[in-house]
Amino acid sequence: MEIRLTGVSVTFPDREHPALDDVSLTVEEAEHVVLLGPSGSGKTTLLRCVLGAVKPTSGTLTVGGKNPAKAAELRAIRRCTGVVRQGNDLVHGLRAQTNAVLGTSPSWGLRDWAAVLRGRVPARYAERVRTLAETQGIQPFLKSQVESLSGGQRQRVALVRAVLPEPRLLLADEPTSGLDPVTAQAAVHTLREASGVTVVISTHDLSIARQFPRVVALRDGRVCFDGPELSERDARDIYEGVEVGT
Ligand SMILES: Nc1ncnc2c1ncn2[C@@H]1O[C@H](COP(=O)(O)OP(=O)(O)OP(=O)(O)O)[C@@H](O)[C@H]1O
Repeated sequence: MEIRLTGVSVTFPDREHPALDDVSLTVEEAEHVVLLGPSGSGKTTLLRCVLGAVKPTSGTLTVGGKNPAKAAELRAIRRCTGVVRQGNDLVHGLRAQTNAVLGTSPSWGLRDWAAVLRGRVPARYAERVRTLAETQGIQPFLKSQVESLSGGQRQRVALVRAVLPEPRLLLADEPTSGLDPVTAQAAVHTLREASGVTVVISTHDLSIARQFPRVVALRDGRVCFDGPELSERDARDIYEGVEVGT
């Protein structure tokens, strides 16, 4: 799904400076983009705008041609979108594998509900859950209650939940935070494997950013870099506040 922002600004109440400041950006259908930038630069705000959780103060934003600020259009966007949130939002009291299949619930029939209510994975998702869980290294924990998992293990369950329904758009806010280098790499692999899917992730990890074909960097709510290759100098400029490319 294409994401198109035109002159988008967001100023939160009681804030002097905008969180997003006149951002114009197009992410093409099936493009994989990483958002980079210092803490507080506006990455999460941008992702939340795409999800309709924050409304632009000015400017226009469309996702697959739909306006996420309108409830009916937002529902259509959310139906095709997988999300991995910072800190994630798994349902406590349920097994990891039950959480992993929750994103597919709109298409459940009676048999699927019956399986889920018994804590099992519906048969038609079993193979893919197993494959994804193996890639993410969470196979041994699938039957555990999510609250007994570590932060990194929960993060990986959230990633499986996001990709399992085969969404057209995948948004991930720091999906590798809290993961060790090997599991972080597995998470990136799963996201990069989503061919034909529009993928936008935010990260602070330059080695992860460099694995994506396009890097968009924000600083003080503005786009300060947009390109395919991030040099050491560009990275330093983004984080040290120097004008990129000067
Ligand atoms: N709900 C809110 N109310 C007021 N200010 C907010 C709100 N959400 C974000 N902000 C402010 O907007 C700015 C951008 O925040 P945002 O979370 O988008 O940054 P970020 O780049 O994702 O940071 P990080 O890398 O630390 O997650 C910050 O100054 C933040 O304090």
